[in-house]
Amino acid sequence: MEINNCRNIVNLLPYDGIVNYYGKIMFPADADHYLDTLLNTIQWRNDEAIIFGKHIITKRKVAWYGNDGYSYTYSNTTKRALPWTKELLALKALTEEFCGDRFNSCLLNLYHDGNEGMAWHSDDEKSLGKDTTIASLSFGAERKFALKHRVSKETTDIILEHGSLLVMKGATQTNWLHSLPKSTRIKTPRVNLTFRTMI
Ligand SMILES: O=C(O)CCC(=O)C(=O)O
Ligand SMILES: [Fe+2]
Repeated sequence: MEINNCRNIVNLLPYDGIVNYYGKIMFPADADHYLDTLLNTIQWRNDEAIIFGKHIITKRKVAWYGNDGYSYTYSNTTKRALPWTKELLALKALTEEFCGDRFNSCLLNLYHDGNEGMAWHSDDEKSLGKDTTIASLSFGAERKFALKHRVSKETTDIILEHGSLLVMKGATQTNWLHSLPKSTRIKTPRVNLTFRTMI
């Protein structure tokens, strides 16, 4: 199903980490099918967090899937992983084939339109371990993905296309923050899958 897996992948980061953008890794018709299926079959929930003691409910929706028994804690809330769906297993296999790493869980985000985004953060929770690899698949609206170095504040960004793969690895989570900026021009949904390895 993949279009091409022998291309030159370049590191988007100038130093202190590795972020590889593979571009579109599937045919547009397959990407359309996955967008539709994910929108309709994933158990989307509004995200909850406790930040400075305040209970926050985000507009963005999330879902957490994974191997049996995994739970995920962040911002003081714990989520139990739902069992893999057929489509998520197929996408996990495709992603693993491209990047050569194996994953045991997936955090999904649904941004209904450009009014929803994700603030600067790094995925450096203890449960992911040091120098973890995170593989990010994007479907739907093209959105900008930005990276900012913690110390030098240098930034870089890239547009994540429909059916594309981006992989963050090495020291990226230690040294760089990433975000999905809001953009009021965007009127259609985007679904993002981040495959992760919990240790
Ligand atoms: O939506 C994206 O591309 C980024 C998602 C993200 O950074 C995360 O789920 O930790
Ligand atoms: Fe992230």
